[in-house]
Amino acid sequence: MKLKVAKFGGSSLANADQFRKVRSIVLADESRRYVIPSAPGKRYAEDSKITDLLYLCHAHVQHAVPFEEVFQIITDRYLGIVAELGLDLDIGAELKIIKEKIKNHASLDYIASRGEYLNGIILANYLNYAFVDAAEVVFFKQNGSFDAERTNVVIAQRLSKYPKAVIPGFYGSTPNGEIKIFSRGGSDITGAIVARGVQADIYENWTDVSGFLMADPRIIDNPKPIETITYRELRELSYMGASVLHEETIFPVRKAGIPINIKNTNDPVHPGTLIVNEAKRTAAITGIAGRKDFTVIHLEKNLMKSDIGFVRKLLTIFEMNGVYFEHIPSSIDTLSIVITDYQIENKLDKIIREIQQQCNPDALEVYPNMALIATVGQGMSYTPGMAAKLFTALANANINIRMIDQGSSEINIIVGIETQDFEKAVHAIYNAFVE
Ligand SMILES: Nc1ncnc2c1ncn2[C@@H]1O[C@H](COP(=O)(O)OP(=O)(O)O)[C@@H](O)[C@H]1O
Ligand SMILES: N[C@@H](CC(=O)OP(=O)(O)O)C(=O)O
Repeated sequence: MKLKVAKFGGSSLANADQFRKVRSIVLADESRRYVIPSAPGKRYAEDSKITDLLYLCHAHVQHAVPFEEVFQIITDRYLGIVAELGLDLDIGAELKIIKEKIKNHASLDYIASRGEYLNGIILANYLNYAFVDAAEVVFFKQNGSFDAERTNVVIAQRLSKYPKAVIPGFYGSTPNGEIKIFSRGGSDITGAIVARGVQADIYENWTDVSGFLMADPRIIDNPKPIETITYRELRELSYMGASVLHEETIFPVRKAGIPINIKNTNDPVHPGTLIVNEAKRTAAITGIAGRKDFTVIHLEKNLMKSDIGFVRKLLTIFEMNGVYFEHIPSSIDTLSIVITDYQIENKLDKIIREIQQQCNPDALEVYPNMALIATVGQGMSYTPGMAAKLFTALANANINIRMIDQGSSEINIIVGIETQDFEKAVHAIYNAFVE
């Protein structure tokens, strides 16, 4: 029999009705033996995610502001779900313990992780599966990095004792027993880690869209779904802002050769998107994704290539200021460094001064408020005319391109444009390549 690991996102577990859909999906297939829930997400656009409310509780306590009102919203949502599902489960007792810990200044990671913890207990009870606390099977090292090998061994051992189990997403523990979370959206990573640990045949990632779409549905109306995509293409798209899957999700499953299937909890018969190691190359693009809030520092220096050590000096400045960069497109005498805005807040002036002093460029310009858009497809590099089509589409839409980066992976072309042109640019590219 096949073995499937199924992760359900916050949108799939936002209320009792969504829990009912999840139950019928899980019970419809005997092989869905390990289930990873997120915390309840938004029920409607203006609603709050439980995880956001938990962060808010922590912030209130930090600022010595009463947090009880926010915690009551959380309590009511969980009690409501349990009551509506008719479960014989005292989730109130768990909530009381958590409230006490928040009052006593529990860590942010502990507080944020409780959304998944509580949802895991409820879902396990509802499915009649065992509950395995992620703190006992997902491990971080003392320096905060994820301990992949220890986790893999323990998951294989522990879960072999349970034919069917629910393991909450998003968190694990450190060697001294403290709770630690992944970055936001990290339940996807837990699902991938469990899939690798139990050597699943497939990792199903259940969400509220019918798979990966060719563009963000909040920008393009009804974008076409992607049937098959390679891990590499997906990594480029999710890194660039296609937020369906956390960008780190693919590492554990790719290593183990386990395909990921993105599926829609609200339309379970739709095949969704299959993410695999290799796919047929076509001349079509696979998808478009982008992110806002970048700053580009553009440098010019004649005979840059013969100034041995120029790039090293430049990158050392960023390293010494604790800033990492996203891209460094370059040509013979020019080089741009792309950085996320939040990283250089309050550091930009100092960095610029140091570059002027230590690298002595002929020209230096800073472009704030930049957005990057990646057009991704395995055929990007070998199909003639792809770049021309992209640039023509942007030119026709009157969009100024500030930066171009084809990257060494050659499966995408990234353009830097002004943030205010972002949505217009996504439309222009989508219309040129897809419509
Ligand atoms: N290219 C894309 N394809 C599909 N969804 C996308 C894309 N880019 C952004 N999204 C957004 O990602 C959302 C799903 O991710 P997420 O909110 O993390 O779901 P979940 O609650 O299931 O974890 C979709 O509702 C959609 O708005
Ligand atoms: N609940 C966490 C982790 C997560 O993965 O959630 P979701 O599956 O709803 O994106 C968050 O909001 O970040």
